Amino acid sequence: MTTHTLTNPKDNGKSSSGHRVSVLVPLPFPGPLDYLSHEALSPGELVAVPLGKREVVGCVWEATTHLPPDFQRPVGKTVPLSRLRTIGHKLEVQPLPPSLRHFIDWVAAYTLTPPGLVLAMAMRVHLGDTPKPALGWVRTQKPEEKIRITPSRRAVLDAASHIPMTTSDLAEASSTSSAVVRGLATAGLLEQVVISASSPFHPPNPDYGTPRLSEEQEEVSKKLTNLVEAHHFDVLLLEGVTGSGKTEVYFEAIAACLRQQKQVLVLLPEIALSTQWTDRFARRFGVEPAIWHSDLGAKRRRETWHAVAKGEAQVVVGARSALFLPFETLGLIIVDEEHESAFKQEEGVMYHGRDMAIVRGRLVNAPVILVSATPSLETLANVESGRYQHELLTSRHGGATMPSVSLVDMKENSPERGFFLSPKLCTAIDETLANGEQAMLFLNRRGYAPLTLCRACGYRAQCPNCSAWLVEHRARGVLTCHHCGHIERIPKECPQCHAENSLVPIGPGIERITEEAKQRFLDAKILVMSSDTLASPSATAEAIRQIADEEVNLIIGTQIVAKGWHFPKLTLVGVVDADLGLGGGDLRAAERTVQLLHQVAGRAGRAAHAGQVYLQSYVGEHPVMKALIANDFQSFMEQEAAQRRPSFWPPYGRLAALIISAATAEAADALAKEIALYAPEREGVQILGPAPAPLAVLRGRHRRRLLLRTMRGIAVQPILRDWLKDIKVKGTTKIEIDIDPISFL
Ligand SMILES: Nc1ncnc2c1ncn2[C@@H]1O[C@H](COP(=O)(O)OP(=O)(O)OP(=O)(O)O)[C@@H](O)[C@H]1O
Ligand SMILES: [Zn+2]
Repeated sequence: MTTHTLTNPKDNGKSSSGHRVSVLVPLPFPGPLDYLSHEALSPGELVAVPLGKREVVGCVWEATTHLPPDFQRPVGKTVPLSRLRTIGHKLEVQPLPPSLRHFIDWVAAYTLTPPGLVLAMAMRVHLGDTPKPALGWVRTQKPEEKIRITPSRRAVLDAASHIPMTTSDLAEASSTSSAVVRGLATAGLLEQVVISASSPFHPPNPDYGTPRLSEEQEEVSKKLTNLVEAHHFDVLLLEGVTGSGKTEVYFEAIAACLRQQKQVLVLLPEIALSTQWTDRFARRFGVEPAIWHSDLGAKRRRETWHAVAKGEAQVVVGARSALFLPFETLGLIIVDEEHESAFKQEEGVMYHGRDMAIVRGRLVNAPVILVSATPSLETLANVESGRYQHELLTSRHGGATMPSVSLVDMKENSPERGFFLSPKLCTAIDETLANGEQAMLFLNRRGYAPLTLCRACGYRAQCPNCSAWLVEHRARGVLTCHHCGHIERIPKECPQCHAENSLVPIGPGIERITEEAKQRFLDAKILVMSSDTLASPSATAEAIRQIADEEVNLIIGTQIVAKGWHFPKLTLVGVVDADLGLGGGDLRAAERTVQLLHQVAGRAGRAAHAGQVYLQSYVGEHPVMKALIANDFQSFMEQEAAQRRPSFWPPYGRLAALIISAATAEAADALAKEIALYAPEREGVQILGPAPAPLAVLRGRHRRRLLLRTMRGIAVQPILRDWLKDIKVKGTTKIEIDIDPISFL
């Protein structure tokens, strides 16, 4: 028996016994539920409501008339008032602001997710009621003349001042009792006021550490400030070569926004690695910003959430989930490294943080600044069509030059058998270290080796749950699956033919490169940076310190080392396998490889000494290598555009992926076939697949993929809704929809 139902937006029933109120609960219902309320409630207020045998916290919701027609949710049946359950109680917290509620509806409609699951992201904090504010006594203006003043009353009056004190503090300070204090209150000489708790978030000072900008920086920073001062939605791409001072320049936009008394949100792709960023912020604004990411402790989360809602946290730097914070007066959003695929959430609500930042900006009518040295083709296409403004920083700060990038042709310059560093790269490292400078080796692969092979029978160690090889992590003595986390000891003999000592590692991971570097560079002080060695923000901070203090001179790392670090002594970057990201036939493989390698290369030579970059590659003629060597990103992106445009690949068309998964291959195939049978047929719409996913088995589930591609003018959401509405999904079979997919695994 259900006593709640989906809301019908047309029905605002009222009766003498109460109002009909719709409440969105953080659960996967298709829309808000109806309840009965005896008090007037406004949209945004948080309420505890009964649901089955439990009580959950939900948010009073309105009909979603602000969504485009394509996005409107289906309307449920209306249940008579008499059968509705009654709302529990209202929480004494700030209501969710309208712009956040609209955003939640928008994200839900765009990603085809139940809105309650999106609301859940906005409430991922233990809300409960805010603690009752403490009350304290202050002296009133009333004269003492007509009142009898005993010695103990005298003592209390002497102890009281204009700073509020609690009853017990005041009684203690005057060596009297709380009865005396209350007596004075009755007599009108003391009054009770709220003691305001001091916020842990101190206001950043826009004039604290103002930099001296170069002429070019100054010009661009003016454009950014103007944008902020215009107080309306607009998007601007801030493109600038690595080390040109993009951060420095967008700090000026933050300062402008602070001067307007408005809040700022800065999104970084990987917030756990942001220590250098927050340090710089503190040097510029005198205080640390508020930080938001999934690893925050519960208490800090709650404090931050409330401080954002009250406008006390003025600058928040966070991961994509910070988009769902209840900003009171958001005046600017900045997305740093906008091209990063880490902005895409691949589980649960699958949304792209950069794209949704733009929606958020539009809904609060605030400008959005996208920042990158290698902007995505999506963003460049928006610049070209005139939708986004574009500002450029063309040179490195302080006269530093761009690093010179050269190719190491691995066919001609091959390392010895079983080794991976070419003689040419090794010589360069020797020279760099001899000059007292730092070098970095980059390989985007954790562990020792990506594949373990039996020399005797050809057996390959595979994950029992996934269609993937097990990766050897020699330091831990295990083979592990990077997709599902499966882990096993490295076997002593081949599990298939039982030959002993026949298992060999194939290919390198950074552990193996580290082993080679230790043998090859005997005096080097090596630091390894990967998610395995830098498990916590403090470990990362310590690694950064070691580099800054020159306690190490050879850094070996995965993509962590590519991030926006600034290491003045680092002059050489060696990319161990520049071809690594090119396989796999992913739509954006080439674009992503250019972006990643350009960013890694950009770590070299950022200060006094010029930088050098070596790309070890077997495909020197590849457009990716040519673009990197010529430092010509623009022609490369033009070629990419020319390839994607004619067949409507994004950003010139739209894409949605359907991922079907089931416990057996047969069940997955059956559902995939059924879905394909109902595939829409119309002009400008194309269906690719079904086909086994590249990761055909993941965590024991068999996966099939379909791809829906449409011309730009055709929205995929209504097509998908219509297509899938009559498909029955049985048992543990599942269909996931990924709008604007980034991963094709
Ligand atoms: N006007 C300036 N005054 C003083 N220092 C500056 C100025 N502009 C840039 N810098 C310094 O130059 C270095 C590079 O600047 P910044 O990190 O802002 O560049 P970026 O374009 O964001 O780089 P990347 O894209 O590689 O992350 C930093 O140490 C920064 O403090
Ligand atoms: Zn696995």
